[in-house]
Amino acid sequence: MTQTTPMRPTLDALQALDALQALDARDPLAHKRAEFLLPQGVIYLDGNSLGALPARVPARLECVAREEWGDALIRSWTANNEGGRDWMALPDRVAAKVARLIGARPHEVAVGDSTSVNLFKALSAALAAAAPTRRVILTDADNFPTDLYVAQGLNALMGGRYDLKPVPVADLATHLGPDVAVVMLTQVDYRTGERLDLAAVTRQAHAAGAVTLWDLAHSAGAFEVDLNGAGADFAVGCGYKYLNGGPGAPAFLFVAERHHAVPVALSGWMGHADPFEMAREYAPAAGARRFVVGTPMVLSLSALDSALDVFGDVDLAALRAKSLALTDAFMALLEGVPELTLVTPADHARRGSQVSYRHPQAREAMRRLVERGVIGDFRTPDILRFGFTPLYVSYADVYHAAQAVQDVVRELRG
Ligand SMILES: Cc1ncc(COP(=O)(O)O)c(C=O)c1O
Ligand SMILES: Nc1ccccc1C(=O)C[C@H](N)C(=O)O
Repeated sequence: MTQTTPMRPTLDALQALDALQALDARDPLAHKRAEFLLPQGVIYLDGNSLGALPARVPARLECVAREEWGDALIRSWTANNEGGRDWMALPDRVAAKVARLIGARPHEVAVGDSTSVNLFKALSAALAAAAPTRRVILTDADNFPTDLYVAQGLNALMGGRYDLKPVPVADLATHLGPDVAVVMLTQVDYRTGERLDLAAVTRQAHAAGAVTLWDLAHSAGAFEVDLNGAGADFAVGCGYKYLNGGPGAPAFLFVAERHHAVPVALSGWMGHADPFEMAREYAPAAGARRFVVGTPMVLSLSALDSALDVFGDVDLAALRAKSLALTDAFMALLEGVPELTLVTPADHARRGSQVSYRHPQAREAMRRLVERGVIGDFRTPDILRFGFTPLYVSYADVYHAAQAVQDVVRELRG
């Protein structure tokens, strides 16, 4: 690539760096960065796609592989045998840790499978919970593709019984008629970073008689979510983004207690009340455990279990405050760059934990940024996306990342 000399920082920029370093000095979450293994020379603004590696995880994986699997072998499934690690209950233990972050009770959360598979489970349950006369699944036309594809596939399996209606999210209210069975939305848009008011939209949907299904992929671990406070019905989310559970980490499913009696579409033996009874008929386990389908993925569940311990002493209000301060600072530093069009709302209430810009050469700009060690994402058609994980991104990182963006934009201008 062509190396260009970075512009010398102006006095304003130096003052900005001073101010940001002062924020680092009194950041109540600053100590959390040492709990992650990040490579030297990298500013990682992609925790909304793959969270960084928590320092405690490799040792846990080593222990699970060598001791729990290697030495204890099949005895690890149970709690009672000598050396038993109770792998059977591992999904429940992880569910309890996720529950705290999303405003759920432990028995309302099931952990396992991918987000996409959980969308299938949750949507089939939500449709079963909705009034049978209602035939519309209302969703955001710009929803993440897998959400749309799963709904298309499930509807086809159900003989096309439903009308899958993707609408611009801004027009949602006008489509909330008496025919809507389920409102299926992602709280934070993966492209723009726009955050929906989960409580207000849930209220609107309920007022119209619909059931809600929230995708919390870009919410869980990024800021506090209060599903029960909002009266939400169903939700899913990723384990590998802000929860830092590692590539392909198990996802989670939330089912409000009042819906626990809905039929389980993927009724596997690990969601049975007593799997080792080996009964011929399915009888659901208590609570959301019935949505665990097959054998728990012990290696990846163990990584997620350990990663979630990073949140043990984290005040979620402080997490949100830092996320907003980081994204505010980044936006301020890039204000007025002519080629960059901000697509993330400036309004705090409407912002997730990422900042996105349109740029006419976004793909090439991101390639150059990654080459310089500033890792973000390109998203079609022309989006530069930067995720800010308050647990390991510093204010000084924001400064250096914004400088790199300015340099790259300038290079492409020339
Ligand atoms: C909103 C949203 N839902 C779901 C997913 C992913 O689903 P899965 O984990 O099944 O690949 C992503 C990201 O990949 C996402 O951004
Ligand atoms: N699971 C992945 C596997 C490979 C590459 C990216 C992902 C993502 O998670 C993308 C993310 N959902 C996004 O909002 O763009």
